[in-house]
Amino acid sequence: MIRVGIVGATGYGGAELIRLLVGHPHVQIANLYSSSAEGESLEKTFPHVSGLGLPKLAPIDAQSMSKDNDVIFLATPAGVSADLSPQLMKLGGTKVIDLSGDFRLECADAYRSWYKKEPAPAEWVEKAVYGLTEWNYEQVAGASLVANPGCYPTATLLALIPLMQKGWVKPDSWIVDAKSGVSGAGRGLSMGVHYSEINESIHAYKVAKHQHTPEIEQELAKQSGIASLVQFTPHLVPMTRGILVTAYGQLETKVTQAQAQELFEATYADKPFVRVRPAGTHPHTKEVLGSNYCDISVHVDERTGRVIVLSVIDNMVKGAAGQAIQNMNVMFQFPEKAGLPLVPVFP
Ligand SMILES: NC(=O)C1=CN([C@@H]2O[C@H](COP(=O)(O)OP(=O)(O)OC[C@H]3O[C@@H](n4cnc5c(N)ncnc54)[C@H](OP(=O)(O)O)[C@@H]3O)[C@@H](O)[C@H]2O)C=CC1
Ligand SMILES: CC(=O)N[C@@H](CCC(=O)OP(=O)(O)O)C(=O)O
Repeated sequence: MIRVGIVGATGYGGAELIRLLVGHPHVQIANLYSSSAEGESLEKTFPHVSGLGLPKLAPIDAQSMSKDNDVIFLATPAGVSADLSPQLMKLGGTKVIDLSGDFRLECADAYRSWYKKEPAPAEWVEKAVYGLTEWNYEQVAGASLVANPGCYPTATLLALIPLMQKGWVKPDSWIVDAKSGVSGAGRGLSMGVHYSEINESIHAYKVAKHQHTPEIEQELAKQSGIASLVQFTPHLVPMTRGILVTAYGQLETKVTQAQAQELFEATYADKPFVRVRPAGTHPHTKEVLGSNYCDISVHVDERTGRVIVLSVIDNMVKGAAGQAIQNMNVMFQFPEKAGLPLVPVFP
């Protein structure tokens, strides 16, 4: 059994980590940390975790954290990990999996410009491994610091990488239309997540300005060797969980539906959490709810010469806590599926 610590346990990502880790056969939730509720029981914030015997919320202190845990998940807002993770790394003794965007972007100026914050020290950004498990398995296995991918990039990259590796799509043609449930915005209250303003309504946000755009472009270029330009537009939809990505690319060469289908099926045949759906089908967010799956279907439109890829995830699981646990499993040589539910909640 390894000892796990969670920072940001009073938030949605932290709560989801607890939900999944309580049933994990190889871990013990040893410590929960809070910057605002130290000494309290988490049940006060989240009655749904009552009776699990969880530790009380402890103060954030790098010295003791590095001694008391084998791995620490940071489910904290951007900027926190940039400061805390280098301290933990220098002290040694624990691995870190960061759910925020602090170690995802390799270019410091890109981080400054998209996140409007000061980046983490370059030496630690260089050492961090981007935890898209399906594509970086070996690097994750040897990592001490993992940058868990953003929710939209997870759904987008799993859909786009196979096609870009083949060079089948014009790299400046990608249009990624994405829709997310409201839990993606975290637990904090703001006008943007006010029930009476988002219910029975849908809207785009951060058009041409979303911080996941450079993350998608960076990782697509690294995996395919081709620099792509991605037009990414996120939308908020009135549901709690789920992301649907609809990605459109202009085909560079003639590709048939059968070839595209075969490509995706072959690429993900041995990946336990990517399910390629049969041709002509349309995955629903509800079909991955509560699970670590990314379900994908690929459609070639011979009339327009475009390929359309549909990709769904649960933003809290494959988009955050589930993928973080998948990464932990790989880092500690546990079975990749350990502790991760294999049947979604349906209906
Ligand atoms: N929700 C989602 O679907 C996804 C979220 N993410 C990322 O994961 C991270 C966590 O997101 P989420 O759980 O949704 O956010 P929440 O807002 O729900 O929770 C964040 C938690 O961070 C803690 N926190 C806030 N400020 C500080 C601070 N200065 N120092 C230490 N801890 C702090 C708070 O806990 P306390 O007050 O107890 O310290 C808070 O509960 C974010 O970076 C987010 O962008 C990534 C992918 C998907
Ligand atoms: C619906 C919603 O608001 N979603 C969030 C996803 C945040 C996130 O995952 O943030 P980082 O990956 O940058 O840490 C957003 O669009 O900002």
